[in-house]
Amino acid sequence: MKTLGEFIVEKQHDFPHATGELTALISAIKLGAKIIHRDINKAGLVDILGASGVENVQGEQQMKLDLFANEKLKAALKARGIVAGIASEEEDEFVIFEGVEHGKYVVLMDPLDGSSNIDVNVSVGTIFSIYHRVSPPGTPVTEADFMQPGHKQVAAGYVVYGSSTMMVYTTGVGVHAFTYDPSLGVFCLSHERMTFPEKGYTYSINEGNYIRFPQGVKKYLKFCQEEDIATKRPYTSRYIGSLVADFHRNLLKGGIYLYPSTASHPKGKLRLLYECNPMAFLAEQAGGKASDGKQRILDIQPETLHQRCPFFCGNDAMVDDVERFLREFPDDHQG
Ligand SMILES: O=P(O)(O)OC[C@H]1O[C@](O)(COP(=O)(O)O)[C@@H](O)[C@@H]1O
Ligand SMILES: [Mg+2]
Ligand SMILES: [Mg+2]
Repeated sequence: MKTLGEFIVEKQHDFPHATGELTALISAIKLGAKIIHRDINKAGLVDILGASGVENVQGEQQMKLDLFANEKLKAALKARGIVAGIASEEEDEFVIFEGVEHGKYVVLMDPLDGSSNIDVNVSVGTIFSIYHRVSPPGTPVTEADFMQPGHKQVAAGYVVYGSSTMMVYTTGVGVHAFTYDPSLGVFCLSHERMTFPEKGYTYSINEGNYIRFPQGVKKYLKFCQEEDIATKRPYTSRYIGSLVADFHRNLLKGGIYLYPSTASHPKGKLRLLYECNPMAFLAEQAGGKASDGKQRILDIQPETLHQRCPFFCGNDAMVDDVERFLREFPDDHQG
């Protein structure tokens, strides 16, 4: 089995950015993932379950494991000495890594995705997004370093903590997956150049929010549920409540993940910078598509660190269908 490190070195000439620094960056995420994996697997025994009693800047209850994962990943990234700063779902503002002003990279992350699943032993994940900084090395990072459109990403990926722990990432030359072997303490190549299956027949959405979905989304869901043998409808509905786990299933088996605007989240729930952009980079690299219903996610110019956007991601034909219904049945109110 080829380890993550061996794979990157072997493909060195392939990757436009996979310098030794990128190897170190991915390895830092790997280190953080190993620690999170270890503690998730004894969560029932150590005090990292449950809510922290603190809300993040977005008014969401921070789970103890959210904060634990955030601290471990921050430490692993800072220790590498090449990341000048990070932005995180769990940090109100971006974080300057003092003493690493020379670092060439910034990392944006969702340290623990799928928080509602933590206490019920259902898959959760870590999402990361890596950029070259735009401010001059040798100075503290600035907000501009984090406000780059998604198509500027150098690398992106996720770790899914499920029946096995897997890291899936791209540097712009395909999507590759590595499965963690705890007995050896290494991530080994398990899927090289992953792509979505030709067609998808699964849709993933929280239908509890149906009443306030945009008309086009409601029409698309009815389309998915109609009987039509030729197009293998009705499709299957699967929703884990963890973006990383739902995305990972769709990547392997085909499908679409939808988080449109809802009553509680008029602009959508998912955050552009550290959820939608990295997953969109992976989706496109795997032959899929990611849209906010109107435009390519990776083309959106960010305006604020924690901004949210509607998110439709998966097989390109399925995302095309949603966009078509949204065009044909525009909402009279702009949520
Ligand atoms: O519970 P809802 O509203 O369906 O939202 C579930 C979605 O929210 C998220 O949990 C948001 O991510 P966080 O858990 O990191 O906040 C996604 O992983 C998941 O797809
Ligand atoms: Mg998340
Ligand atoms: Mg999170």
